[in-house]
Amino acid sequence: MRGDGLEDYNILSYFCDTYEQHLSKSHDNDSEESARASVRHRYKDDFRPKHGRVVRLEGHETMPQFVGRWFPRNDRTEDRLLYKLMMMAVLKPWRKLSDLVVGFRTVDEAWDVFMDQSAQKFDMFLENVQYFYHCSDQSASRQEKEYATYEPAEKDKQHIEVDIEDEDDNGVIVAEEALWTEEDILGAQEIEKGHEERFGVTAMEHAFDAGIFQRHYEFDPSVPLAKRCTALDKVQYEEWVDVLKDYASKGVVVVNDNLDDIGSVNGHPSLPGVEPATDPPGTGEGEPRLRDILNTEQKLFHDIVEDHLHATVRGLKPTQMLMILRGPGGTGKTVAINALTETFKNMGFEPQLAKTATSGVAATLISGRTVHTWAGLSIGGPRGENWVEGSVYTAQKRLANIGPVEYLIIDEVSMATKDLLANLSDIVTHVRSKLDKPGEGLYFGGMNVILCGDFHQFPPVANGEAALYHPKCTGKHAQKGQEIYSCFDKVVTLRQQMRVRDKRWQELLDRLRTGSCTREDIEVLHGLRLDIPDNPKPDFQGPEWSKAVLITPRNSARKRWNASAVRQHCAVNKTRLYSCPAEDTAKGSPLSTNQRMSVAKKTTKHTGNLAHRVEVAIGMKAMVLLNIATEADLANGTRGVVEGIVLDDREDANPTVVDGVTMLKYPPAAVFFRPSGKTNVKIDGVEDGLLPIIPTEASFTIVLTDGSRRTVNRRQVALTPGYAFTDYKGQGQTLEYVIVDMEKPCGGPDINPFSAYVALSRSRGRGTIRLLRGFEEKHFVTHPSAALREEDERLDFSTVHTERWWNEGRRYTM
Ligand SMILES: Nc1ncnc2c1ncn2[C@@H]1O[C@H](COP(=O)(O)OP(=O)(O)OP(=O)(O)O)[C@@H](O)[C@H]1O
Repeated sequence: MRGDGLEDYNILSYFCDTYEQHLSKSHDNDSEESARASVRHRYKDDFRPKHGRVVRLEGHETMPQFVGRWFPRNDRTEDRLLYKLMMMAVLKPWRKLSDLVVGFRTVDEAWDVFMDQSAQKFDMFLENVQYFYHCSDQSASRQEKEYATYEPAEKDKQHIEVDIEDEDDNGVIVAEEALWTEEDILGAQEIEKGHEERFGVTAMEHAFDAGIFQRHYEFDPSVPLAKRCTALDKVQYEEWVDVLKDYASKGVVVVNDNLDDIGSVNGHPSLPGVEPATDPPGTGEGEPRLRDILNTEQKLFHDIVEDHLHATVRGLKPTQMLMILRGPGGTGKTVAINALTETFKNMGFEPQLAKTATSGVAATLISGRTVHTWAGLSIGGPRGENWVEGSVYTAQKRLANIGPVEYLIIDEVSMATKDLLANLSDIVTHVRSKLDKPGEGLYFGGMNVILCGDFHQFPPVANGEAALYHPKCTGKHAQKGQEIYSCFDKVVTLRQQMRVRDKRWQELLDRLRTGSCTREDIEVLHGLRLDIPDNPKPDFQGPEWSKAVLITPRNSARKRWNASAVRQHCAVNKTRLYSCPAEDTAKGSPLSTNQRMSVAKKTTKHTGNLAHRVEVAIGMKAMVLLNIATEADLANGTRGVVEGIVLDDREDANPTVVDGVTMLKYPPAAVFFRPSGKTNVKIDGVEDGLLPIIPTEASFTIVLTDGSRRTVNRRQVALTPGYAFTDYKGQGQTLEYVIVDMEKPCGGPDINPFSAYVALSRSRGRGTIRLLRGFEEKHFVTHPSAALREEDERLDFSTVHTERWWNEGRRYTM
């Protein structure tokens, strides 16, 4: 179909160096105008007569993405023929596949001549095609590497033959539809950038070497299939979704999943291995209060806020409280917030307290919501001139969320930006002024605000300079945010470590915060590496370490780890593994193969955050990835266990099983999930403590090859196996047994001292943490930020000031 002018173009240059465009007559190359513009070529034989190919200008940076399996190796006799044919198919111009060898007796002869003429021109390409094999050979230095033993499956070979036969008389491939097999689509769904794939593959090699996983697991084929739902069940599931929405809008669903569970506002469990608070119990009547188990520093925070609340309740109109609660990871900030929540609840003032966080996971830990959801603020910042008022829907939502609130907590504030603070203040001020609340002229319209967190943990995503403490301000919102932040004059610092029980580990973490680790600290870390043969290895199949989770900077490692962990779980516990595809439709009909291929190439970010495929099994550890109910993201980031799976009623009675995995045709109708924390949700027909996860719906747009657009509606369960997390999702969590991956990624954002600190500070000590592989020592001996160093000094000073103020007997209630 390529026009005669592109006769010399091969597949690679055709797709990279030209693109399709609608051509008007004046676009012909012989017109005067076109002499100045890019060169255009009409298609051959009236193929899409109104369109043609435009040659990109020199120096463009369009890169090809090859869908499907890796090209064959060039260094194995058995692959050589296929390799030569494939390379010529990509690099040599042809119209019929037979052109590749026309005039030659053998493929070898054709290849030799081609290489004589073109080897230099394509040497980079040819080398890059083999780069994957170089890396995988080197990194694992083993013969049995998965890709090194890659044999084109019989299916692949047949597929190539079919393609050749699919040419019509003119040598044009008949129908693009026929080109994509199910396997191609699956391959496209899994495609990753080369460096991401290498990062994930090599991470797993270390896991296999360390005995964490086996390369292959055998599943018991006799495990019965989960039951299919009935049409009536489906109706009931829809009702459950409504019940959950109702809970969500009331602002309570899941209570946090801190392991010791003392953050729970619903109970007071024992505190194994934690030193009791030194202060005498508080004055709570009857039931012990969470406040009573707080340490002195946590109590100071709690009591200042409680005092302010008493003053408010008594109508004393105390001055606005703008406070910071800070402290290294594990000093009990989350627990202090939960104790405060209980106090508000006991006083009947829970609706006046809004608990928010900058991330979904952090919000779950305090049973709160993300600050963006609460304030009706889009992630990318305000849109349109009228953003403070917002649409009718947003205005109503803001009125309902912000209207009753007098105290606002924003947790994980290290990730908040100056812009966010300014915009939030404007929105809150606007809502309060509409309600005629006192506080005119004050930031946040006079609302009391508590910023909570640790600036040594993650700064704002992809923009560290946007952090509240950073002096650099881009734009007037940031300047205002900086001004607002400087008004936070009450500062409580938590220093007593509540998570880490190992003194030596704690010293290391303290030094890591300021990039002042010693040589001995670095040696301690090397001593924890799993890739050093002489280091002692824990028993990863034993009762303790089999619970370990991985923290890694990259999704490619997270996904592979989860896949192996789920397989291990299914093999050991003799349970069935289901691979659940998303259900995609356009205007109510299933997608065509081409449309499916377009969707397959999209990343989850562009498919409404719903994955192409989700693997689930009974007993599997899982994490909820989206809102269970759309109105609030209460459940985003909640960890738990899958306890039940009900298949869609349209599912086959005997679904296909590939490599032991049951390949479903639809997402399951319901997955029953038990959160690790407690849930106060009660749904008729659902066992107490379980939450039904019904496929979530999202829509997104795809652009088809002819340039037209389609809206795709997707249904999928918003779940992922919960055996590995990226480091951002790890922030705020206490993990009992943890394996940390700090290998330098070879593309995209690098590891930094913040991510190293967040990952290492999740564990309680050297006995319960291991490093998957090596790390760059510079992160341990470099201060994360000069601006943060200054901010620490300022906040230390404010802490002393606040303590003195309180100890001198100053009270809001006076
Ligand atoms: N007063 C306390 N008594 C006993 N255990 C506590 C106390 N405060 C906190 N803990 C325990 O210490 C661990 C860390 O607490 P928490 O998660 O609140 O710390 P954090 O400061 O929020 O940490 P991060 O900054 O990593 O989010 C948890 O396991 C928690 O249960």
